[in-house]
Amino acid sequence: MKYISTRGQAPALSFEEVLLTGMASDGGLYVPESLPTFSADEMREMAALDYPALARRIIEPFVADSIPADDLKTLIDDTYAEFRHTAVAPMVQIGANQWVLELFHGPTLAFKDFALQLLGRLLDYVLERRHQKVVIMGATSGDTGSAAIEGCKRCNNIDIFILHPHQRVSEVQRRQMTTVVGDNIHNLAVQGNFDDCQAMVKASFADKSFLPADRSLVAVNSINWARIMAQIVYYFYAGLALGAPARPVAFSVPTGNFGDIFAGYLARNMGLPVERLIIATNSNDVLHRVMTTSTYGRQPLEHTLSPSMDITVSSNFERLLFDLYDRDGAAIADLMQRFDAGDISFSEAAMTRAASLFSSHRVSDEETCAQIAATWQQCEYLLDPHSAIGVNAALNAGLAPEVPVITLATAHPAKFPDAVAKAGVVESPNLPLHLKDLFERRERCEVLPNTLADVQAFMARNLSA
Ligand SMILES: Cc1ncc(COP(=O)(O)O)c(C=O)c1O
Ligand SMILES: N[C@@H](CCOP(=O)(O)O)C(=O)O
Repeated sequence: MKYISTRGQAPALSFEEVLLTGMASDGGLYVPESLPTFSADEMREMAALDYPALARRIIEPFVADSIPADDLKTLIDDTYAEFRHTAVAPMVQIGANQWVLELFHGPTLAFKDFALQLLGRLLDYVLERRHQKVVIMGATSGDTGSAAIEGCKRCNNIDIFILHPHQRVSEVQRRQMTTVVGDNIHNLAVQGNFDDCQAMVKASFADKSFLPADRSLVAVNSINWARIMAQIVYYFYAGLALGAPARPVAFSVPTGNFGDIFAGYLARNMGLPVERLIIATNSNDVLHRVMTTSTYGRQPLEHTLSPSMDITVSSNFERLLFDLYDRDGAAIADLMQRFDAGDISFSEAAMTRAASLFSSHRVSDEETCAQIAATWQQCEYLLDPHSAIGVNAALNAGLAPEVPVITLATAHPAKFPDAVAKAGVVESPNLPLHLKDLFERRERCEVLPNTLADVQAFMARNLSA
């Protein structure tokens, strides 16, 4: 399997090379040259597999040139054995044909664990084999950071630097990052917002001269293809459990960087019958605006009760655009260059194609709180604010009643106790046992000005020998 850039100019890479990079050298993102597909017969057989076995079946074709099947099995089995639910991604019914796919049973209580606990193991495996040390740089609005740190904390060949917006992640999220002990783990609280942090990561990939020549820079954000790959699995897992391939299903996905929902789009292209993918946004609604106005533009970032989705530049949307524009790298390079300068509009053909699968819904903070309260009252099921946005969008999608709608529950409510309290839900969410003493653990974090020079200088100063 070869991986190609969405902007058409960077060299094609193997899985191992793609894993060890971030953005392509032409500024684009890597995608598989072609996708493996599964027939209805194959999917019927896959429906009987447990989560790790299904993950092996789906991931193997993407990595076969770089990782022998036996080693992949060990890496995947070890990853999902760490989850706190034997189903790994259990589903709960919360209404007539309304389902919640719980993606928060990993060690850091968010869907990011599905990819990042595997990514850490994949990196460790490949770096040991290559006798290579790398620098990881990631931006987080709260969840990627702790999952990446957790996933990489055992890796000897890694220095990890995670940038989060100072005072703009929840206290639980911050402590999950800053209390992990390790000289190679660095938390940088940047005096800006998530977009600023993400822009610094992208700028660092474009010019790596701040690092010594022998240290590669690796991404843990969803610009890294391996993140998307691992997330495809749970779409199949949920869809097959609810009757696919015989019965099409729909997914509602709380969306920020468009990585999670893009994995659903790929699952559909690999054969899973997906009736609809619902883009659920908070008031940072750039993607909802794309779907309703055909225009993609920058807008000021708003701080909401769903801070992990406070994102206005949605990295992986470029991967979808690449397909919508018939994989024409030059057209994408031109669009993205114009996006850097201002609003861009998409062709009617591209938007018609997008609208045939995607719809969108924007959910305000008030509606988020009302949804948490309503779901609690109806079935005593406690949603976190991000998942509540997904459920609200699912209920407003206007789908035929016979289509099961699966909302991705992307985080555990205990990560966001303030939002839950605001919703007026009396029950206060408890942290799972392994995090019971989180508030007594010592924190380590560096507050830095919102400038690339300060961040890169800190990183250069703090690299291990
Ligand atoms: C809890 C939670 N829900 C939803 C999202 C949105 O996911 P994505 O960025 O892949 O669209 C994120 C992070 O971005 C998140 O942390
Ligand atoms: N919501 C994320 C933001 C980063 O997105 P990613 O999926 O590209 O890593 C977070 O919680 O950090």
